[in-house]
Amino acid sequence: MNSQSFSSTEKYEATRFLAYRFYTETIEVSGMSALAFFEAGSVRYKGQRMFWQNREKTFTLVGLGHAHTLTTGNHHGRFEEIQKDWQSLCKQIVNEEQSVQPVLFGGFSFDPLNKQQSEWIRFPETYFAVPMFQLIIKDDRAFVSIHLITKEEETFKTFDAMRKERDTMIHAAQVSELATYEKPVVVERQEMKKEQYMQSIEKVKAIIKANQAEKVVIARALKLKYEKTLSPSAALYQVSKEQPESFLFGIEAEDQFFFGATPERLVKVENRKALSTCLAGSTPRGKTVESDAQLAEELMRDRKNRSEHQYVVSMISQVFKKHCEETVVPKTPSLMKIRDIQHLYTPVKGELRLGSTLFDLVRDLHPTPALGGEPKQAALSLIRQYESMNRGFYAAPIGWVDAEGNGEFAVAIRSALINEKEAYLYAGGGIVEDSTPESEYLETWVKFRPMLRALGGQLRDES
Ligand SMILES: C=C(O[C@@H]1C=C(C(=O)O)C=C[C@H]1O)C(=O)O
Ligand SMILES: [Mg+2]
Repeated sequence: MNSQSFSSTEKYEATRFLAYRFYTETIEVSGMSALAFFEAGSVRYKGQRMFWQNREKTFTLVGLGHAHTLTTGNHHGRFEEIQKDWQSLCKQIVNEEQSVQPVLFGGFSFDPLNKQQSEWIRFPETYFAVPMFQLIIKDDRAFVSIHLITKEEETFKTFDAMRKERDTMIHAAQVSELATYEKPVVVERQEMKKEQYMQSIEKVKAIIKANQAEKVVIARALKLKYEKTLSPSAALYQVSKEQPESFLFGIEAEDQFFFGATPERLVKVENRKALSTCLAGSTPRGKTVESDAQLAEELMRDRKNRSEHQYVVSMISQVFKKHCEETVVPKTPSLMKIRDIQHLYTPVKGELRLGSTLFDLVRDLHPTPALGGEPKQAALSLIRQYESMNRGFYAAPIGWVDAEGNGEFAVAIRSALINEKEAYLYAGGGIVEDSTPESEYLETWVKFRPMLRALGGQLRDES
């Protein structure tokens, strides 16, 4: 492309990282616990760590330190901006012949137009970082990479110091006994604005009945208080033990830590194959095999849950048809059964069209009607108006992308924000014409369970 074909902002984007050099170096290491590596970074890199494990447990990523952070100035075009910045940064990679590639990890807030003051004080509306030290465990092989992104010419000394530090952290992760953690003791539990939440469901239902929207997802928060500051490693340890069938993620922003165990994939791209998950419609697990099957059967036949689900399938299918060839969508949903809950589930697949990217899919999919509603813009403004909180990164896209544009984003539900001696837990549900506040309220309790269990705040009658 010659320079005349750039608009002025594009010209800026294209040259933005020209002065930088992006050095990478990867070594293969013998097996180690990802959590132990995360913990090994707690002294020097607290506040700049990240953790990711896919649902299938075939890909684990830990990042310690920030080699470079990317944020966006303005929410218009924030997805494009991150994509362009990442592409131009990758053009500066000096030594490309590496066994694993550097990744960019992070996420986008749910709704940058929600201006309510909130607990999300450390999280900007877009927050991505290239880790300084990156552990990737893939197909049972572990690789540690060093990333240095700098304008300095003299990098030899820095790199040497980083190698020493890498070896120290690898050593610590390999030889230290695997830590076990006690569950933290909750001293207070507070349901945030419960009455407003119940009322907002009635209001939204009335709006749906008046045909001004079809589906709107309404959420609420729980706040837990502790005597001691909560530990991110302990929180990740609990979810990794207790939520085997979910994406596990954690991201530090200074002294705040957002983490979760979500079953919901927003989108994955691997070698131009794209995959998304329609997940909406819920019922608890039964206490016996029979009651579990009974609940599943009822869920499959339930008109209200099927309609909640169908909005998601239609929207995701449309977005896929725009960006993919050969989109495949099963005609009827199946079930996704996880520890506490069962959902209606429809996987959507396609082949990315030439010119379309992972970030195009993230931008057009987020939020799907599983977390936003239908129509999208109307639902977003109703959420802004009636939901009495700011979701921050709850229900937002969190994930990673590599230098070739492969990557995966999950929908950050079943999640909590740790803020020193407090934790905020979030859960919501899809409101359609025949929803009731009481049953939605109960559904949120089921969705809180994974985080309640991890953070030691379960209810009396729950395991
Ligand atoms: C909103 C949440 O979950 C979403 C809402 C669902 C529903 O209403 O049935 C099901 C799965 C998720 O897409 C949440 O977990 O907080
Ligand atoms: Mg629901």
